[in-house]
Amino acid sequence: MDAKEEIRKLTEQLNHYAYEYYVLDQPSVTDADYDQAYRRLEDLEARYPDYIQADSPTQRVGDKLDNRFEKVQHPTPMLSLGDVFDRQELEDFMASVERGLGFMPRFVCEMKIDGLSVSIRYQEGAYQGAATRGDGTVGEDITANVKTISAVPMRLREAQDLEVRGEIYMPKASFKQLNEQREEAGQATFANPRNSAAGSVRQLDPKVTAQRKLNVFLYSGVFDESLGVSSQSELLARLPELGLRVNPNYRICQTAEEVWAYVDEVQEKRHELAYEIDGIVIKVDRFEDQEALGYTVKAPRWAIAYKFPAEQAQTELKDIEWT
Ligand SMILES: NC(=O)c1c(N)nc(OC2CCCC2)nc1O[C@@H]1CCC[C@@H]1O
Repeated sequence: MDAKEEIRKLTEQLNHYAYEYYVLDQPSVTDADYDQAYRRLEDLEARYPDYIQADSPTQRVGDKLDNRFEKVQHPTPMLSLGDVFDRQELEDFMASVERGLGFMPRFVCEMKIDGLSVSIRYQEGAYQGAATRGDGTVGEDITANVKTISAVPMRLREAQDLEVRGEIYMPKASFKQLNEQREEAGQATFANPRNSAAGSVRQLDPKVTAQRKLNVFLYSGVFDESLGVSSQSELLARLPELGLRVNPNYRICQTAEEVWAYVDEVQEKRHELAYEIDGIVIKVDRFEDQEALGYTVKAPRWAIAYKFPAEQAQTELKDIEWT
């Protein structure tokens, strides 16, 4: 096999390993095997730079931006969510949906990831760029920084044109490690994983972002009927087929009791999760039911965020200002 062929095969193989690891959560090789193949690719690319592929995993970290992030217009606004804080309010939401539709629809419940919203665009399957939510209409271009997140594919498994949206987050373990490093270096530590994720994707230098071990869960998007989905639950099953990472802990719920069962289970296992969540998002499942309900000025009438009670912050003795 000549160098060009080997570079193409190694690129494809490494991207497939990343898909197994990040999207299927079922790696077929060890990290050592991955690293060995990655080093082999780096070595070949150094000797034959003309054969480097656009979606090579070695090409994810670009150069430092000079001054600031460009603004990006979201053709389809990135909505916010109404919040509810107790079971009565959540049942009121479900009752308002039933009144709006004339029947009680199927719902999908998802974990509410405590990160920052991102929009990622693909053209014929190739990564085009990424932007923050901003005010919902105008965000900041973070294309170079999102490119450093290994869970974000540079090429979809199908040549689709679509915009996909989700949450970039910093896993709890990465957050702990980062703050330990910063404390060691006498730097200010981050207050929580959400702030450190936001700070990490808004770095002008992608090399810094690349070191922050960020991850992503995708949950919505802008697409046409060629994607072949007609509900939120079908979308959440379809995105992984394209190579896009979805949080698997979602559940279809037909009644308020089923929603409570999910809320109780998630509240129970929240502390075991590798990432922070601050509630549950309950959405009407079928897109035609969502459209029938429509939107308020800034949020859908077909979705709500049920926020967990704020954790009683365990103020550590060292944090108490002794007067
Ligand atoms: N943080 C989340 O995990 C999450 C989610 N699982 N699902 C949605 O659905 C969107 C789609 C239409 C309106 C809200 N939004 C989420 O977070 C958003 C980001 C900005 C406002 C919400 O927090």
